[in-house]
Amino acid sequence: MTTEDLVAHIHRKQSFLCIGLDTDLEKIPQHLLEEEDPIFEFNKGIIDATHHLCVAYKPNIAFYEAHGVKGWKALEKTIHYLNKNHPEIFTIADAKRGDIGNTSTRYAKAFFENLQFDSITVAPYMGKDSIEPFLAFKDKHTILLALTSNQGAYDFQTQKTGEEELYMKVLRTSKTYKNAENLMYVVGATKASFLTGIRRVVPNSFLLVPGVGAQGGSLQEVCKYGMNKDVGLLVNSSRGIIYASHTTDYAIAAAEKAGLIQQQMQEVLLKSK
Ligand SMILES: O=C(O)c1cc(=O)[nH]c(=O)n1[C@@H]1O[C@H](COP(=O)(O)O)[C@@H](O)[C@H]1O
Repeated sequence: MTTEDLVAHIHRKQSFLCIGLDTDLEKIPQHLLEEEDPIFEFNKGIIDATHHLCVAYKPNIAFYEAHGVKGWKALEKTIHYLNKNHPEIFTIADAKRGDIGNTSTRYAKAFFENLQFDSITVAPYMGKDSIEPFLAFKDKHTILLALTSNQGAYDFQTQKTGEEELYMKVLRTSKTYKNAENLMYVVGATKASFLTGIRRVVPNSFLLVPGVGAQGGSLQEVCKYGMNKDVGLLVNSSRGIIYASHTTDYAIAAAEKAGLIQQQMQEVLLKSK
């Protein structure tokens, strides 16, 4: 998917919501456990009820890999279901990959070619030759971890390396990579006050912003400091939406939660006109 298609979709739906499919067998409604593929059935229910309110879905791969072959099959069915029924929706494989170039190419093929995701999250720690293999894929997007939402972000990411913090160095250096136009960045919603500085370095890039909802980040602050002329934000909530109810009405409850966030996003978009 091109960035232009994503921006047009955001304006059409008046939403820049990404719903995280962090599907946990210990949290999904009991009645689904009787199905042959409970993870897929849960995801299908969420997608059917919420697709008109969001522009992206982000399955976190850990929740699928944890179940071995069964989990991987559920992931495959989920991405096929999305691509077949909602091809306009941006899909993110939250895999946090990155390795020596030869290996990164295989990761890229696994998620971009085999599974046909539009994007993947990648850890920047191994540098240029671990990231450029992902960037080589046309109309696919590599979402680099810049400043993450968790407490451990302060261990390394905000430490100074020379003149600037490590996360700033990640942003600035990655802009020089081949096919850098295919980069997006992760910035946690819990770090919204850093967004002004981040926007100085990457004014035009899309930011994936997880951490509203269960982690307590503020949508209003993220929009205030992080929005750019193309909106430039994909704000993710996982548990806050998909586990709004633990019974048979889980999909309706998820749609209600997603609807509330979409309304807030619409208000922000109208005000920014
Ligand atoms: O890359 C991510 O998506 C990510 C980066 C980050 O800094 N913080 C973060 O929470 N995430 C992911 O975003 C999702 C957040 O889930 P909730 O806290 O339930 O909304 C999880 O899948 C996390 O792995």
